[in-house]
Amino acid sequence: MAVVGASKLRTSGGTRWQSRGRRVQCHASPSGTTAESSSPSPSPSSSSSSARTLRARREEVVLESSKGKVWDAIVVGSGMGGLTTAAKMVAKGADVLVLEKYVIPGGSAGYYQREGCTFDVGSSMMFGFGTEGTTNLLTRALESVGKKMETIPDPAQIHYHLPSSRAHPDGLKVVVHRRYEEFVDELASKFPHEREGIEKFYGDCWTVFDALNSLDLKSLEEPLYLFGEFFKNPVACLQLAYFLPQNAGDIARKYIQDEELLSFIDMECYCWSTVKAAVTPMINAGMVFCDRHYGGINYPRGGVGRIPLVMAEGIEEKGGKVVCAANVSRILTERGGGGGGEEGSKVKAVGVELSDGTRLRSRAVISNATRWDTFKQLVEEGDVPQSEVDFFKRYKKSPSFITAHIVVEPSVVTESCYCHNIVLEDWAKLEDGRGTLFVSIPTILDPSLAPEGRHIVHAFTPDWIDSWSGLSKEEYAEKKEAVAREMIARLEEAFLPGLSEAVVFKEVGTPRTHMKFLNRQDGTYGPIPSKRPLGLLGMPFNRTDVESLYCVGDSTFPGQGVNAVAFSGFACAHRALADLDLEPRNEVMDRGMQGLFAFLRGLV
Ligand SMILES: NC(=O)c1ccc[n+]([C@@H]2O[C@H](COP(=O)([O-])OP(=O)(O)OC[C@H]3O[C@@H](n4cnc5c(N)ncnc54)[C@H](O)[C@@H]3O)[C@@H](O)[C@H]2O)c1
Ligand SMILES: CC(C)=CCC/C(C)=C/C=C/C(C)=C/C=C/C(C)=C/C=C/C=C(C)/C=C/C=C(C)/C=C/C=C(\C)CCC=C(C)C
Repeated sequence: MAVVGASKLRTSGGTRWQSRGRRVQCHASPSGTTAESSSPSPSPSSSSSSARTLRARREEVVLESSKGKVWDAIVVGSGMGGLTTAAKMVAKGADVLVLEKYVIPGGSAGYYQREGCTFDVGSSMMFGFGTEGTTNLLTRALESVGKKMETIPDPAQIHYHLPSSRAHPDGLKVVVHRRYEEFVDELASKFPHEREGIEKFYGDCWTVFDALNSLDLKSLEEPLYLFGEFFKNPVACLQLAYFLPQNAGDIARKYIQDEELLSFIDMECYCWSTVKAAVTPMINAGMVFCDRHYGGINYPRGGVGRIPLVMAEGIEEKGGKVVCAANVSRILTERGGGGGGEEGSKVKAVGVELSDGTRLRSRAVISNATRWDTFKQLVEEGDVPQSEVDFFKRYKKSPSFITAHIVVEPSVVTESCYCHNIVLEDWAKLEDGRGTLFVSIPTILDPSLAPEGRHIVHAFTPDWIDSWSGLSKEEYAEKKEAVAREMIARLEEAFLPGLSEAVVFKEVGTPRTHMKFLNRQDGTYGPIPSKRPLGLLGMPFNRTDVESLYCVGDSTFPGQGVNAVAFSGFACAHRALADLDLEPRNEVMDRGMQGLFAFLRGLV
């Protein structure tokens, strides 16, 4: 894997990455092996030596292609969706090339360094890192390429600091403890008249989770697997089929009457789905509301950004290639891929073109870019299938985020602080731009992220790109400053008194920053339904109507979230491997299944 600011070292222990003049982090993994990886500063201003490393790496790939190499699969983008796909595919012997536009892998799960601190670009809240069951998808994806990471258990998922009401004059404060019973007791102590409703709603979430956690999670659009799972575990499959078209809000309203508690459930959903409970698929709610207690929230030692680094290392050790600073400008297609007759005019993806004009060929192309970037940028307009036009009607872009990475003196973070916090002062503003404030203090879990005597406070709040467009340089800088001041003031009021005095460094990112560095149109966090959806029924799986072109990541089933995109990676790898004849398949059943799914999506 090539990254700017890093050079490859051969050591007796294998290959490791060392950043130029920066510390190399070395972590003992629980397995007793030593996983070493660097934390290079992902600054696009590369030195000539790192630029040389990148050029050499790319030239190696280009040379192979010029000799007629056809990869089994080219993955466009190295977010957690793309990397998980690549990891599962190389583990089955496929020849996979991952091309990443940015200078390090990871996308939203990336990192950057300043002032001796390692900052998570996105959220620091990691699901899917447990040790048991089948839903610990990050653990399992790493395992498939022979990797294991040390993680730090978080005693709670979130500390909510919510609006005051007559019943809760000092504000509704709820801690989502790691132990389920402790959380239910805490919530029921705030709403004693609703204990039964609380237990029933979260009880249904457990039904979903237990069903998911009993399946071998793979592609739902591969019929041999799907029927196999139905045969092995009919009850779990029927339970999932029952909840698949449902939303969390409808289930909550069946059991709960108290409007303040229903607002709390809205916030429970909004803070990871960016929509209220009425529009949040019940399957995803079941996954999130139970994995936090079952596997727990676990922070990877060294930062979230180490996950993609370690996974990319594993992919390469299994024979794949991960090339950074490789911007795919076009997905190459040919007509007639269907093999004559009516099918003969079908469009087929055959490779990609990089922004310097280099063409690379593959049997499958897997796009980890958002659907907006894939079908409005990378695929020629005339090749865009009707099913994608329909997707753009069913789903719209969620807002992006304003983020402030703040380094503070330690006094401000007291013993009673939790890592993850949500702040809201007025229920009516829950979904507004700059309404809900998300706060992570990852140094509570892993002090090694900052120099001794410092904490990192990462505050972020949703906002739209429009409110950051058309500003002069000065206006943009002033607006960033003003918004950061406002966030700090809210945090001081909510749970970090004295914060403004304790700031030693801060860096503010806007939707424009996210658009630029994450390469996501308008910096969007992911797709959200345009109208009330039928649960997950409208969310497309990984195959597209362009033959041999797949999508993976949060524009595919089951949507946003790091273990959601990890699932989409498991599913995408399985479907693509079957199409490449590296997993079992049945052509006739495949066709029937595609028809059924197209019909079901037509209902939404
Ligand atoms: N803590 C968390 O829960 C957490 C943290 C990070 C991410 N996430 C989730 O991950 C989801 C996003 O993951 P994802 O895998 O779908 O996508 P992603 O946006 O994270 O990664 C996509 C990658 O593709 C690259 N890319 C885009 N266009 C490209 C092109 N033309 N050429 C080469 N590379 C290109 C981008 O640079 C990016 O690295 C989000 O919904 C978010 O919920 C969650
Ligand atoms: C096909 C038919 C008709 C029937 C089949 C039935 C069947 C077998 C169905 C199976 C369904 C399956 C397998 C579904 C799988 C679903 C999965 C794996 C869903 C996973 C969802 C995970 C989610 C949504 C995770 C989200 C996590 C997020 C977004 C975390 C980020 C959090 C933040 C950004 C908040 C940060 C907060 C603070 C406070 C700082």
